[in-house]
Amino acid sequence: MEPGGCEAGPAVKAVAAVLPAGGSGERLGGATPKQFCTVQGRPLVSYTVRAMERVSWISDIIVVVSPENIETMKSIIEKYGHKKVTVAEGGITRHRSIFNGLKLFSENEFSNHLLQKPEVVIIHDAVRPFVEEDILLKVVMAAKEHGAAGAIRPLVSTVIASAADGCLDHSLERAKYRASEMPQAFLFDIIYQAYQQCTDYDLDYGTECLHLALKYCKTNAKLVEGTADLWKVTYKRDLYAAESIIKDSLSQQICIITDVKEAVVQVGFLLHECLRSQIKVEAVSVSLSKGNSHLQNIFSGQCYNFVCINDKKYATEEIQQLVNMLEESNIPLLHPVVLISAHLNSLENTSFSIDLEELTRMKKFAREVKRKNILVYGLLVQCKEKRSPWRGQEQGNTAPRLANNRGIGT
Ligand SMILES: Nc1ccn([C@@H]2O[C@H](COP(=O)(O)OP(=O)(O)OP(=O)(O)O)[C@@H](O)[C@H]2O)c(=O)n1
Ligand SMILES: O=P(O)(O)OC[C@@H](O)[C@@H](O)[C@@H](O)CO
Repeated sequence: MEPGGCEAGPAVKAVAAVLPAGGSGERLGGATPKQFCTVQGRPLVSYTVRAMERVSWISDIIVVVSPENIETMKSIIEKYGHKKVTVAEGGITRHRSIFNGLKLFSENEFSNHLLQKPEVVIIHDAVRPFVEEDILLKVVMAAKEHGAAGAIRPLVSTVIASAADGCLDHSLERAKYRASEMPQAFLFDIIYQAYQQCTDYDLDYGTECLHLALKYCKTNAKLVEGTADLWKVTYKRDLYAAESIIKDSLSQQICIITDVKEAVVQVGFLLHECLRSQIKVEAVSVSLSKGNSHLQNIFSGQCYNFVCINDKKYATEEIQQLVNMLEESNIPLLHPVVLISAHLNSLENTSFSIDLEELTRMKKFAREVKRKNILVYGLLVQCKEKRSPWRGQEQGNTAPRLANNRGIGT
């Protein structure tokens, strides 16, 4: 799908992203460059790549890393199953790295169009992992119209200039200025020409791509208000902040595993209400997991909470299968994995006593697996509807209410 290919805004033929990741992370300290520091067991750069590859209309992602980290980056791509990613060799400065990334799209005696040249190219620091499709679409559409665009944020501190003697010379009126953040986007030809023309001084000391577009292509970038989480991981504290945001996000991901298809929407509603009261999850994002992709969710650190929904009599089979898969996979469980078996009962097909036996069995099973950092809960959803509770809203049915849910945990 092309961005803006829907009703809003102009469509853009092809969009690619260049993620500069070739720095040494001096300000963060430590031997490992910050883009390769792990957060919840996963390299920071992998979160940014994932944020980009989730956007369907970004066709190619170029990650630019220093020569000594090329193999590391390739193994990260393989381990986390990243798609659409090409690794480029970085330069001694950020601008030189970005320029090297752009060269992969330009025809020359070596590459002769290795990759399709995009109409618009996004440039986004690999150490800014919290980037959403919304801001990416905004800067791409603005770049299509203006030639260049970049995310901005209000200044937190006032900007001052010091005199030669180290004393205050003057300060800027903070309200008139903004911090330049990422993502930025450019018509490819504009930013590529700017890099081709810029001086070594620009390449070695510049920090602003928007400035190059203005200076060499007379292009005034459109400035787009960005969200607070576009910040760049620069210091150690930023890594700790990233870790807590990622943990928080993981705790809110719920993967529903069910073959009771038409149930998902309604059960998602039910569980959202139920879970909010039971485990205080503010925003629940529900995704449907098919086949063995549950493991991939855990392995790629995308989800650690699973709800197995079924309306069969014996609920534990599915949970036991998932636990067995986890045990056989030897995946290091960095978080507790929460498995909720939601057992749906309409009044006709079974008496409450059978379910209690089932839940007692579940409880015993739950105690056994808790030692492996796997928390198993049983949820009994007694549906009051006489008819199949799974007919959609369009037939005038409201989602079946939780008549009597028993969250029986470990
Ligand atoms: N030669 C360089 C320098 C920086 N970057 C990338 O540009 C982004 C933003 O730069 P910065 O935060 O300055 O990263 P570092 O240069 O690594 O940090 P420091 O200045 O603390 O060394 C980072 O993703 C970094 O990896 C790059 O691709 N090539
Ligand atoms: O200056 P640094 O090398 O720390 O990081 C690059 C930042 O300057 C840059 O990402 C934004 O200011 C937007 O241009």
